[in-house]
Amino acid sequence: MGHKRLMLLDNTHDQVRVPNVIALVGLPARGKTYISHKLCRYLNWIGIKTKAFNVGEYRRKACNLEEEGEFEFFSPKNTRGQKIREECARLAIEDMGRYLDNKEGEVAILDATNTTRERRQYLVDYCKNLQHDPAFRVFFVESVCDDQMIIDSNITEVKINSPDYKGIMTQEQAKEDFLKRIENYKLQYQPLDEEHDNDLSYIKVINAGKSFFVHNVHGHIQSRVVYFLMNIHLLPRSIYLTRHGESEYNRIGRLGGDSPLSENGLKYAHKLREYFEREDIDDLRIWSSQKIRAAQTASALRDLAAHVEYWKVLDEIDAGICEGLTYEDFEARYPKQFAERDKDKYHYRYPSGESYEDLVARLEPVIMELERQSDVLVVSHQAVLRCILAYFTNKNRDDLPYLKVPLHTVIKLTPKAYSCEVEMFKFDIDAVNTYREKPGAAKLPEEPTQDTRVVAI
Ligand SMILES: O=P(O)(O)OC[C@H]1O[C@@](CO)(OP(=O)(O)O)[C@@H](O)[C@@H]1O
Repeated sequence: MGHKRLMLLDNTHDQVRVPNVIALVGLPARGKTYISHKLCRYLNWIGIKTKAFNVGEYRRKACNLEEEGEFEFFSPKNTRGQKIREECARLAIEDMGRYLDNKEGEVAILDATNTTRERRQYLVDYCKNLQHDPAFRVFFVESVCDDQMIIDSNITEVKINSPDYKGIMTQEQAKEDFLKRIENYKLQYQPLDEEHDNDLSYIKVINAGKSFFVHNVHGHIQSRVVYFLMNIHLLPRSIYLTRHGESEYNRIGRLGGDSPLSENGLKYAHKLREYFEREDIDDLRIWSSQKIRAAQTASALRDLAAHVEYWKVLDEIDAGICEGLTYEDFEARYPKQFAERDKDKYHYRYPSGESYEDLVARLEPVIMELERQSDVLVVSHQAVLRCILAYFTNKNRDDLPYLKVPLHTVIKLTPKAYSCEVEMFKFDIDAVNTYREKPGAAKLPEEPTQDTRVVAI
């Protein structure tokens, strides 16, 4: 009976999952791809399977701009160019429709200019005509920007290095050409407005988040998207992640607990302070877990920071009945549980404790707060920092619980336009290795991304 009830609940849950389309709107160089990448990463991380469809990529596959003559191609008078662009948008929309229709994912992001009402209506009608049950929800995210500084930095940071230009013309020529492209789009641009688009659901993000206009929001996903977009910013900053120094429990291989730092751990706290003295950050915030080992590490830096906060939400994964055991004890006492964890570490929940999946849910407010802030140092633990690192480096659920976050290492994350720069500063202070390889799997690299810079200090 209990089993049946659960099945029923599952089915009901399945049925109410509404596929969502998020369509970007805006002139070129308004950060649409930036928004699309960030949203995609965020939604996947919180467990909502999402894929972005970039119409520019379809267009690049369909034709070579160098041969077409770039400026002519985007002119509204160029019928061939117009036709190719319409065709590419249609293909992307169809792929997106199939993706949602086949339940490959819950959210599809259409990364295109969608600057005309006709194009937006085409998308809305296409979604309606699929007659999917429940119907797709369409949400437009328009990025409006008249701040020339933001537009210029977008053009220099990403556009002139795009495959449209790289190796084809000089940076100056590329910039000039791109500005002409924007002018061409302006000739046809019809921004979303209340008069014409009253029935649509949308948010207008004005000047990279200085202000917003939100209209007709429906459902859980749209409201999460709105909340996320209202918290992100473009200002340059870095996020520093470190585990506490080596603890007494680490030395003897025990999980969890609340032991103080070992002698090596204390040395690390001291060296960490010197590192941050050299970084000389004006308004550094330190967020530490409430575990003794983390608080001891963070307190060595107390007077260097503008704020030090001790957050329970940053405490290590709760290993439930396995708290205080070594991996060997765990395997000997609960062999079935141990094997289950190896089989699916992300979803495995310690009895009376937590799973990595639980941890991601617990850390979502931390991610949101990190998005809002400038420079922050997070002093936490192996499992917690894996979740945070996976968010910034876009890692999937299989890799997340095996990311390498060694002791006595600072991981410096600097968000860039479409990615995140990762630097690992490995301190020359002995520490035990708390990493347990995934049995039978290929060894993961030491670094979270291919272009991680590793520095020994
Ligand atoms: O998920 P696994 O790989 O077991 O790693 C998490 C474990 O790492 C440990 C060390 O073994 O973290 P930490 O020392 O950073 O507090 C344990 O407390 C925790 O249970």
